[in-house]
Amino acid sequence: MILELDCGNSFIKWRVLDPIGQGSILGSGIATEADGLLVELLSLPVTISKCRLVSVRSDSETALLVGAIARSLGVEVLCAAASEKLGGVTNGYKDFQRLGLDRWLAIVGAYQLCRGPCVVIDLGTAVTVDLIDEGGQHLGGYIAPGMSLLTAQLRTHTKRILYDEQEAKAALSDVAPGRSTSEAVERGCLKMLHSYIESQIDSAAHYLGGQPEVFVTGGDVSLLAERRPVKKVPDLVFKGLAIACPL
Ligand SMILES: Nc1ncnc2c1ncn2[C@@H]1O[C@H](COP(=O)(O)OP(=O)(O)OP(=O)(O)O)[C@@H](O)[C@H]1O
Ligand SMILES: CC(C)(CO)[C@@H](O)C(=O)NCCC(=O)O
Ligand SMILES: [K+]
Repeated sequence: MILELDCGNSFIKWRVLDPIGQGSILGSGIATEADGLLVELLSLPVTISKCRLVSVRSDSETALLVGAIARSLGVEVLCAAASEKLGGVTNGYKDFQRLGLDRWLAIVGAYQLCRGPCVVIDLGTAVTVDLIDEGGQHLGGYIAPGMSLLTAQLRTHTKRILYDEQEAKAALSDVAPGRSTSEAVERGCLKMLHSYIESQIDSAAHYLGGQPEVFVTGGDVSLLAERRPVKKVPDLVFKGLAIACPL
């Protein structure tokens, strides 16, 4: 079985694939640190024989994680690396090594799906937006704070903005004017995110010409307002990872 890992700044997303047939998913999860991840992986009722990983964490943190997985599971861990071209896409950064690997793999995964002009939006710790033209040229992109960071900044830099996770979640059931602190903050940041995404999709149409396909991925994909047709692809990074690290 193949173990795939996507190590973001907040969470490690993982899944186990059966390489035979359609590559069905035998298990998946989200972990915050290596110890919890290994406990989960070791309790799986399957034998992992291969592993591929992408990380946007520091080199030292990534090396520790890779070492721990290799030792515990007794497998070689293949890591996605930066490249100038992959899967028909050309990296648009002046220094291609600087482009976040999660962004790169999501871009490559999206282009494989549409083979045409597209926008890739990843709603994670950060909200990233990347533009790819018809020929697979990555035009570059944008990095902005994600929903959790937006609200956390307000909480951190004020004295009287105080509420818990449960209140935060409840507040997001609507975008009507907030009648409590949690509603006011959560809905304010959500509306900011919605307007930002709308404006990014509009400007992408300008840069790419016509109507590009819009792909959305990341842990906060459920926060998206359904104002126009978009393709939600939760495993876009894993799709790119399979291209970067064929097994
Ligand atoms: N089961 C879950 N556990 C934790 N967070 C979740 C879960 N489902 C959705 N989320 C949301 O996903 C967000 C994190 O998204 P994601 O996992 O894509 O981030 P990340 O990969 O760590 O970030 P990045 O790659 O941008 O550094 C959190 O802000 C949280 O609101
Ligand atoms: C932007 C994030 C944090 C999104 O996960 C990641 O892709 C990253 O650390 N990128 C490096 C900086 C860049 O992409 O320009
Ligand atoms: K991510």
